Amino acid sequence: MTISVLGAGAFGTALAIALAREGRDVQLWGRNPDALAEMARTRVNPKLPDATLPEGLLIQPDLELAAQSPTLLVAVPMQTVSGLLDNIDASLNGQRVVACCKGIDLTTGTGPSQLIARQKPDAVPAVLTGPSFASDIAQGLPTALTLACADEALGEQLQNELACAVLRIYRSKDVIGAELGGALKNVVAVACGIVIGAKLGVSARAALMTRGFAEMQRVAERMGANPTTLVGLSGLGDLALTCCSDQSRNYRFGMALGAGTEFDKTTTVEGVATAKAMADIAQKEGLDLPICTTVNAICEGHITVPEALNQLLSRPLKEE
Ligand SMILES: NC(=O)C1=CN([C@@H]2O[C@H](COP(=O)(O)OP(=O)(O)OC[C@H]3O[C@@H](n4cnc5c(N)ncnc54)[C@H](O)[C@@H]3O)[C@@H](O)[C@H]2O)C=CC1
Ligand SMILES: O=C(CO)COP(=O)(O)O
Repeated sequence: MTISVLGAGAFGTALAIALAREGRDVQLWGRNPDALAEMARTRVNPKLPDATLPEGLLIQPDLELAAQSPTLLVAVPMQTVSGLLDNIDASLNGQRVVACCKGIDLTTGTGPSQLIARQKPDAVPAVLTGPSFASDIAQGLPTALTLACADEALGEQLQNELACAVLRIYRSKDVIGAELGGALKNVVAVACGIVIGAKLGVSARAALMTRGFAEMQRVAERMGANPTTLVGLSGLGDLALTCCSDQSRNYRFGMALGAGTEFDKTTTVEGVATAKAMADIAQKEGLDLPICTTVNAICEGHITVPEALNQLLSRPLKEE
C-alpha cells in the first residue's frame, strides 16, 4: 500500500476516505481490533456516520504491516504520538511520516515533527494541517490544507500524493510554524468558546481571536518559525474556523466551561494540553502569553471565568 493512515478516529478516517475515493492505494490502521472489524463489516466509522468507506480502502489491524508503506499519516491525539512511534518496531528508513495531529507533547514540549525526528531519525518528518473538519472532508466538501516538509523536493512529492479534487494542498518548508499554528489555535478556540458560553459577546471573541493570534506569532517567532507562516492556512485559517464554529470540539469545550455545563470527558480536546504546554513555555522563555496562561489556569481550576475576565481586562494598557 502506498499510504497508511495510523489512527482510525474521525480525522484519520476522513483522510483515508478522501484519498481512497480518488483511487489512491490507502489502508487505515486503528488500535482497537474489534472496532476495526466492525468498520470493515459495516463500512462506516460511527464517528462519521454519514460517510461510507470506499471499497478500495483497506482496514489494517496490523501496525507493523501498516508501517511498511512509503507514506504514513499519523492521525492520533497528540499525547499518544510518542507511544505510537515507540510501538512501531521498524526504523521507517526513508519513509515519509506526516503528522496530522495538532498539539504539543507535554513530556518534551515539542510538536509532532520533532518527536518523529527524535524517535524515528531515519524517517522524513512532515506535517499536514489547516482548517478542516473531519466531517467536511468525509462528505467531500472542499478543503485547503498546508503540507509542511523541510525538504522541498519531498514536500512537493507529498503535496502531489495527498492532493485530491476536494483537498487542495499548499506547500511550506516551515514545519515548526505550520505545526505551531495548528496547536495554538486550539487554545484560542477554547478561550473564544468560554467567552461565548459566558455570554460575553462576539465583540469580545473578535478581540480574543486577534490578541490570541498575536500570542501565536510571538511563540512561533521564539521557536524559530517564520511568523508569516502563521498568516496562512495553518494559523489564521484554522483560527478563523475553530474559533467561530460549534463543529469544533475545542470551541464547544470552551462554551461548556463558560456556561458552567458538563462536557463529555472522552472527547478529544487538544487545546487543554497545549494550554498547559504554553504556560510552561511562557514561564521558561519569559514570554507574555496572557490568553494561553489564562486558559490553562481555568482548565486546571485555578481561577474562575469571572476572575479570568477581571485579570485580562485589568492588565496595564499597552501599544498594539
Ligand atoms: N476531527 C477533526 O476535525 C480534526 C482533527 N485533527 C487532529 O487529528 C488528531 C486526532 O483527532 P481525531 O481523529 O479527531 O480524534 P478522535 O477522538 O476522533 O479519534 C482519536 C483516535 O485515536 C485513537 N487513539 C487514542 N489513543 C491512541 C493510541 N495510544 N494509539 C493509537 N490510537 C489511539 C482512538 O482510538 C481514536 O480512534 C488530533 O490531534 C486532532 O487535533 C486535525 C484536523 C481536523
Ligand atoms: O482542527 C480542527 C479543524 O481544523 C478540528 O478542531 P477541533 O479539534 O476543535 O474539533
